[in-house]
Amino acid sequence: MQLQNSALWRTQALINGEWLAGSRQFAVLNPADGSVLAQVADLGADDTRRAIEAAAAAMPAWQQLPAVQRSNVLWRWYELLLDNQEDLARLMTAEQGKPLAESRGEIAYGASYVRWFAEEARRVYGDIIPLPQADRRGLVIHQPVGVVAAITPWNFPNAMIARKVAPALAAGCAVVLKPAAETPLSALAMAELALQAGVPAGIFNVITATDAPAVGAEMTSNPQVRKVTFTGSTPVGKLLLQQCATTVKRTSMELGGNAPVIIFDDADLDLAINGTLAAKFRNAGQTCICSNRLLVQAGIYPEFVRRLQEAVAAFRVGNGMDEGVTQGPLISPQAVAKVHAKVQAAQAGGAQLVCGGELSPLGEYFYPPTILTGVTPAMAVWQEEIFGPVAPVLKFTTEAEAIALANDTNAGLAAYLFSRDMGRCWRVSEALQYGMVGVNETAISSEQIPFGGVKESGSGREGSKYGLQDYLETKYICMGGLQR
Ligand SMILES: NC(=O)C1=CN([C@@H]2O[C@H](COP(=O)(O)OP(=O)(O)OC[C@H]3O[C@@H](n4cnc5c(N)ncnc54)[C@H](O)[C@@H]3O)[C@@H](O)[C@H]2O)C=CC1
Ligand SMILES: O=C(O)[C@H](O)CS(=O)(=O)O
Repeated sequence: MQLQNSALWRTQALINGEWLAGSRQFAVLNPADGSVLAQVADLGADDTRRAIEAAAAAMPAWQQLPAVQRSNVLWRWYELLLDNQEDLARLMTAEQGKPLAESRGEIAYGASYVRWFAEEARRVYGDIIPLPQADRRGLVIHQPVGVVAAITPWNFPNAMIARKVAPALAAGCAVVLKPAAETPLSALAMAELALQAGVPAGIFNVITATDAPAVGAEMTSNPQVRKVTFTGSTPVGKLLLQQCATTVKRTSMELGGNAPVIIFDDADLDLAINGTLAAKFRNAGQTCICSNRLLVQAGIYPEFVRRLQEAVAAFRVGNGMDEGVTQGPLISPQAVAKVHAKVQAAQAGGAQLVCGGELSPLGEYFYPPTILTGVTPAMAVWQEEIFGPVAPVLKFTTEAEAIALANDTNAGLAAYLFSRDMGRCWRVSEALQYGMVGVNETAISSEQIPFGGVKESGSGREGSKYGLQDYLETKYICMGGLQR
């Protein structure tokens, strides 16, 4: 693959500042055509253990640095990520499939977390507590939680890593990362730039592996790991939580979603259509905060469906590297099969196909943007996270009905509503059982907001002024003998 900066082409794992070929490799495929992009080191539990030991050995010197020195290294990493934005974007589109414009946007988005935590690194303040006894004072200080194990998904192969590794390093922690086997090249390129930025050997390690359960078992059971941060599906998150219990690790879980978009009769229809399109079809619908369920009030329903179909007809599906392509392939033929099965089951249950819904002539990795109407809450396409370019639409009548339908799920990550009635916006926002709510907007993510869910969408928050807390422990010191 042609890169301007050949140093970013890394196919070996990183342990203690050394690149490791491993005794075997696995193939990384290009989802645009199924071709082999690279052969990448395929490590296991023993390598993971060595990386954890290296992280534990390197961490004391890193955490004892003045915070401004950690901040300076993160600033340099931020600059290098942006300097190499085009190469990083091309690597991402090649291994994940999203259109180049989306990849460029994700690189900037991931870098924004590194910049944010370069700033936050210098603001880990404590407290002085005036105790009831005159001869002592209470102190509160915050210290790094310890060695962090991070496991990330393939759908945002740069940003999901940045929003874990940046706060961990800012707090003074060392990290062992296992990226998704589908998208290791983005992770390894990020690690190369971290080394160039001055991240010391052992502070940022990358375990590339196909045997995720074996690597995860080591991460969750090794007592030297004090924190596991995971972004991925809810079933895997639940397994990791169980595994972490044996050594009582701190955890952050960013899990699956099932986002409703509620469009009321009084909505600004242009805003609602544009917001729904963006939230539904970004990354071919493979995002945890995609609008998974469209709830449209009866009065606006016909016009909304017509306008949505019109907009979807203008999409261009193809290879993400080709300029003008608005939707790339899904991550695998298996993902396409899962999405298509949900569409077929919905139709068998009485849903109507407005557009799409057929296997693509472009090949087994592609699926057309699809709109279903007449969907019922009993259907899998409504109950489960679709993770594909399918928009199931359901007509509702009252506000109370919409809230009940929206909350009828175990997920609780993001929800959206469109209305010009301020009272309704407040009432519905507060009634929705989600960690994040977009009102008249679906582009809600940024490094400055607390990203995360409730219920079975996880725990912890990434980004914002709250994000560093996930990588810090709070220590109380009673300073006595002050009158001796
Ligand atoms: N809440 C959030 O911020 C996000 C949630 N997600 C969710 O992730 C899912 C899609 O991503 P996928 O990569 O398919 O999810 P996944 O859960 O299958 O994989 C995520 C990561 O976990 C690893 N993994 C899988 N099984 C494991 C095990 N037994 N032990 C340790 N690690 C294991 C994978 O190799 C990968 O690195 C969707 O459900 C999506 O909603 C994705 C991105 C963001
Ligand atoms: O994986 C995801 O869906 C991302 O967390 C969504 S976002 O942060 O890129 O909006």
